[in-house]
Amino acid sequence: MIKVGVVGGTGYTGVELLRLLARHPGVALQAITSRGDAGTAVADMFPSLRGWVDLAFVTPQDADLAACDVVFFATPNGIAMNQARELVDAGVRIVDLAADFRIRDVAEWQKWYGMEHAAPELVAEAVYGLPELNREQIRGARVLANPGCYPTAVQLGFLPLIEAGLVDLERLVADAKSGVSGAGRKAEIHTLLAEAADSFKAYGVAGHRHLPEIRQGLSLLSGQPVGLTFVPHLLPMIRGIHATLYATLTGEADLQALFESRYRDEPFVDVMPAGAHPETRTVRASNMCRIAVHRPQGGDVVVVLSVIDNLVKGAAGQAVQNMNIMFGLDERAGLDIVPVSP
Ligand SMILES: NC(=O)C1=CN([C@@H]2O[C@H](COP(=O)(O)OP(=O)(O)OC[C@H]3O[C@@H](n4cnc5c(N)ncnc54)[C@H](OP(=O)(O)O)[C@@H]3O)[C@@H](O)[C@H]2O)C=CC1
Ligand SMILES: CC(=O)N[C@@H](CCC(=O)OP(=O)(O)O)C(=O)O
Repeated sequence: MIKVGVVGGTGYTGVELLRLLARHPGVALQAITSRGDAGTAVADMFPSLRGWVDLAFVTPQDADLAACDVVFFATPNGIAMNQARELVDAGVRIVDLAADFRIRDVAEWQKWYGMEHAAPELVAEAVYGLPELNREQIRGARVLANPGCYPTAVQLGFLPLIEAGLVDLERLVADAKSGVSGAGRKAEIHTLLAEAADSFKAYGVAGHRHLPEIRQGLSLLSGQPVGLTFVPHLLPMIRGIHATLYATLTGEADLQALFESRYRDEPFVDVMPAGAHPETRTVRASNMCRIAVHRPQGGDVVVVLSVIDNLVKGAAGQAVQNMNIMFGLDERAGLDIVPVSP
């Protein structure tokens, strides 16, 4: 059994990790941290886990993380980077759900995240954990940078088009919408029911911190800088991301066949039939990304629709998928979930 620690077990991605890991056949939960709720039984805080998780939260200081095989950081940005060196030196592998190791250019990361990086040398060795792109490198990763939620939906949607060299790389557009759980469980005014419900708005148009992450991924893929407009929106729902992606075609291809062949062997990407409109509820609580590709009126603009559950394929599920690859387990282990509908 793989011994697992979770730092930040009281947050939305943390409890989602616990839900997935509790029924994973190859792991044993060893330590789950909370600074403010140490001593509380996990199942008392989250009754959905009664009968599944029988540990209590411990403080990060009291958790014997060095005795784990892998530690997930489901913490805010800037936490994992402070503990990563010590854990890696102790032979523990790290999966960071935050952004500490996602951006290769440390100066760029510091600009977007507004803090100094505590472990730049680990950024250089970290592997970006998008399995559909980096499966081989993920196998050997000691430090795994789990992708952001929007970057997962957007990159999976653009990937086949860019790999095939079929679109104008200077004018990509990603119009993306997220449910409010994307903002985490901490109390904030903009996620109050009375603020977020029955309304709809864009945010971060001038520049969101996922822009450099998506741009980095697509630029590495294409071998040249890409021009991307990324506009996130806050949807009055709890889970889910819907990304509508636009690109101008520069070549001819059977787009449906291209997407189907690119993702044929991917367990967590479903290319829907031509003309389909994927709904976020069809991936709710599952690790699946559903994609549909359109070419409206046969013109030169391709529209890709990509939906994920931000807490699963956009965070905890992808983290478990990465752990499975890192430890040579069945990539689907713990993730064979039928989505909830309606
Ligand atoms: N929500 C989402 O859809 C996604 C989130 N992410 C990223 O995953 C990470 C976690 O997100 P989310 O679960 O939403 O966040 P939450 O705010 O819901 O939870 C944060 C967790 O971190 C713990 N924590 C906070 N500060 C510290 C600290 N200094 N040391 C140790 N633990 C700390 C908190 O526990 P306590 O206070 O009890 O110690 C809490 O359990 C973030 O970096 C986020 O950006 C990535 C993709 C999607
Ligand atoms: C709806 C909402 O607020 N979403 C968050 C993004 C989700 C997230 O937690 O960011 P990471 O994926 O980088 O960790 C935001 O826009 O800041």
